[in-house]
Amino acid sequence: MPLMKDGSSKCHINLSENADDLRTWVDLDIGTDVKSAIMEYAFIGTTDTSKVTIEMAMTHLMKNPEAMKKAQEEVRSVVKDKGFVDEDDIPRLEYINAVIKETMRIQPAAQFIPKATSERCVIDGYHIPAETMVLVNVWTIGRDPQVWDKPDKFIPERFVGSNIDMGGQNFEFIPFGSGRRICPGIPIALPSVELALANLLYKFDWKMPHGMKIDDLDFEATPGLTQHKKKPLKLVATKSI
Ligand code: HEM
Repeated sequence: MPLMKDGSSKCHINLSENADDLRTWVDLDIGTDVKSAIMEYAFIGTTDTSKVTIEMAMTHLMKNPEAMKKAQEEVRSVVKDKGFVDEDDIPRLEYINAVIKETMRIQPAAQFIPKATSERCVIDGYHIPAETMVLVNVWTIGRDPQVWDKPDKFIPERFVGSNIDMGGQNFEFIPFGSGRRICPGIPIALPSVELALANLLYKFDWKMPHGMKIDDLDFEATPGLTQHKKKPLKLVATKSI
């Protein structure tokens, strides 16, 4: 993302790769436009990703009524008539946790994670010089048929009772990245997404707006840092409790 300072110098911002450099830039005299762009970038990186994940999870659940039913039954039986889902309930929402993992496998909020090589290396016969930007394709990794059974199908059950987590050690599943620059927001992001989704499923039943069919829902995404739905999800909520 090239940003111009006074219409002349260029500043390449790469949130994933260079958070230290970003902090340095904030202290530099780089112009208000650039600073506000940095802050916007940081804000988007932390909120947009969570919003996209919730929207994609709801879309998958609408297209998979059995999974929707299981998730709603789980949260309603755990929370009963308390009126809201809170953080203490999360450890008991195993299926909803699996729904979120499956959503992040099949529709990671960040499709590409930029990295830079620290030294020259050879991968599958390709010579990559040092200090080259490489993009890790998280989307393709999550759909690798050599790793995942029926990779294009939304099957939250594959994560129920599974040890695979998003801590960056299971390289087949890295929606939060991996290594030194792994997302430090995981302890905030995951409970926030789980709480939001669980409350939506606990408090409401969902149907398509008048004149729309489930088949009208798709997963087409806009290009960019975060994979937004091209057509925002519109649903009708009915209060369930
Ligand atoms: C569902 C929500 C989120 C997703 C999917 C997500 C994903 C990611 C990914 C893929 C990276 C790049 C990791 C790498 O380079 O290996 C990243 C970096 C980062 N994330 Fe998140 N993130 C989310 C939420 C958050 C939240 C809530 C915060 C802060 C409260 C946050 C803070 C950051 C920061 C500061 C970095 C840069 C780390 C660095 O370069 O050292 N993220 N995130």
